[in-house]
Amino acid sequence: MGEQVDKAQILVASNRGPVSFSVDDDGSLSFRRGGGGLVSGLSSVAAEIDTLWVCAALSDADRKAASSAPDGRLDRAGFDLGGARVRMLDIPEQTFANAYTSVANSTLWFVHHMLYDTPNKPLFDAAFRAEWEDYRAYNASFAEALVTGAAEGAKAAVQDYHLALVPRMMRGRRPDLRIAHFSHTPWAPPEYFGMLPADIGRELLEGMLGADHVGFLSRRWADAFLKCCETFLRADVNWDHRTVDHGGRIVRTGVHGLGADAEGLRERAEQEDVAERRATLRELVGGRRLVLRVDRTELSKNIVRGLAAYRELLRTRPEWRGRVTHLAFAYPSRGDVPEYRAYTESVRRIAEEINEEFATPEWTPLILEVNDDYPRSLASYQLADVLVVNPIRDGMNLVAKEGPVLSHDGCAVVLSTEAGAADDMGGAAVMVNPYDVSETAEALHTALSMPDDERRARCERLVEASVALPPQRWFTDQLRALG
Ligand SMILES: O=P(O)(O)OC[C@H]1O[C@H](O[C@H]2O[C@H](CO)[C@@H](O)[C@H](O)[C@H]2O)[C@H](O)[C@@H](O)[C@@H]1O
Ligand SMILES: O=c1ccn([C@@H]2O[C@H](COP(=O)(O)OP(=O)(O)O)[C@@H](O)[C@H]2O)c(=O)[nH]1
Repeated sequence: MGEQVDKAQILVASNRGPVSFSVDDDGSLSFRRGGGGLVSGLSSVAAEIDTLWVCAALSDADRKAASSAPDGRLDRAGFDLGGARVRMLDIPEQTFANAYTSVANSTLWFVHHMLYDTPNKPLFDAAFRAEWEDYRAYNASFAEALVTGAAEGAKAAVQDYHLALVPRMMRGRRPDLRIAHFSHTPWAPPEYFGMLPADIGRELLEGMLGADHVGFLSRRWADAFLKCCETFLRADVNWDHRTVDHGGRIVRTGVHGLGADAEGLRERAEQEDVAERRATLRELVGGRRLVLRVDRTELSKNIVRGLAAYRELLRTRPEWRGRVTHLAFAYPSRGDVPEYRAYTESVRRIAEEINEEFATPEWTPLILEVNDDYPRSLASYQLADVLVVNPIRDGMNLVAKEGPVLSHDGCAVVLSTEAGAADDMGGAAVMVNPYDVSETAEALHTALSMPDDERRARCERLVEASVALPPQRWFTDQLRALG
């Protein structure tokens, strides 16, 4: 094959790729889908569009898989990704740890989700500056892979806060490319973004402005980005056209509210492994009302306050005791960040407290599972009466959209005003302030007490909102925005 044939017209770049590998007892490699909403959204796109998906090798097994693939490109047929070729970058371990764990997840994620416990953190010192150098190097590895993998005039869709510097790095080397950057997180308002050292804040913004089009999941997050450009770059923002004039270029911004992949989800949910889990869950719940939550064990998902609300419901509305089961499926996430390990412990602690306070020989009020079981999550969506999604801040939250799509008999959704999903689902969900545990407890009561007709009718509206912009269209809209 000639060089040009191997080059891609459409490229995607994200830290986490569509699959992750593990080494089996016999030394062979097996794979599973990557977790989280970014992968859920992009996998179905990659299955249909001929793309080169550049991602990082996240484990030794990933590195092994990548090194055994010709040119580091994994066979597209191997893992159900129709159109995509996957290039996993083998980034040196320490560089990756500093870029992903320290800068991206312990700093940028905390800024955008406003998670800092400010008397102690953040703290920007010489050690942070060294980590920042590695964040630059990690971004440079992605930029290199993209510019070398892109055909003349190709379109590249760079994803998320991990890769904020990539667009500018690419533009310097390949002005022929059309580049989009898309944020799956909220964007911090200037008052919070301003915590970052001024030069680093500017480098991030200017890095993203290397793109032709900068996309967000909600108008709220796009507004905050534009305000940061005005505040920290003194850039000229045209609020009518929502463009930024900086460094002699005009960059467009856009809002693309990613929806659920209804068809893909329904197809996946018909498989045998989901049916088996559904039967097990039915038995576990034993005819009681089912309150469900499905999250990464993630600080911003606000799991502890959500469980505290369930405890308050059982305390203040004793009529629900024995009549409801709460399933909380929390799949492990970012275990290298100490705050995440501590948070997972506090989730376990409150779960134990709730069961100690209310359990009877016949009834376990709360079943918490901290592990990754995607088919079990799909089965639980089918059965839930009430789905709780109460993040402190969330770019979108696809769980809120997937639940109603798969629900068998209509589920009510208790939804935080601070999730991007609230933009289009707010009218049909029971809305809560994520910090207000009492309000959330009352919302649980409202959702549990909802007459069947109303619950089903609301669920239909939730489904409509959830599928309004399916992943394929979400992605092609962005490509179209590139011209
Ligand atoms: O890759 P991880 O560090 O394990 O984290 C998983 C993903 O978390 C974030 O997901 C976001 O994307 C979703 C889809 O747009 C959105 O619904 C959700 O609100 C976001 O939190 C992160 O932005 C991704 O980069 C991670 O892969
Ligand atoms: O064990 C599980 C349970 C759920 N999910 C999926 O992870 C995604 C979570 O996306 P969301 O946007 O809600 O939040 P994120 O974790 O990306 O912040 C959803 O598509 C879930 O179906 C998963 O990968 N593994």
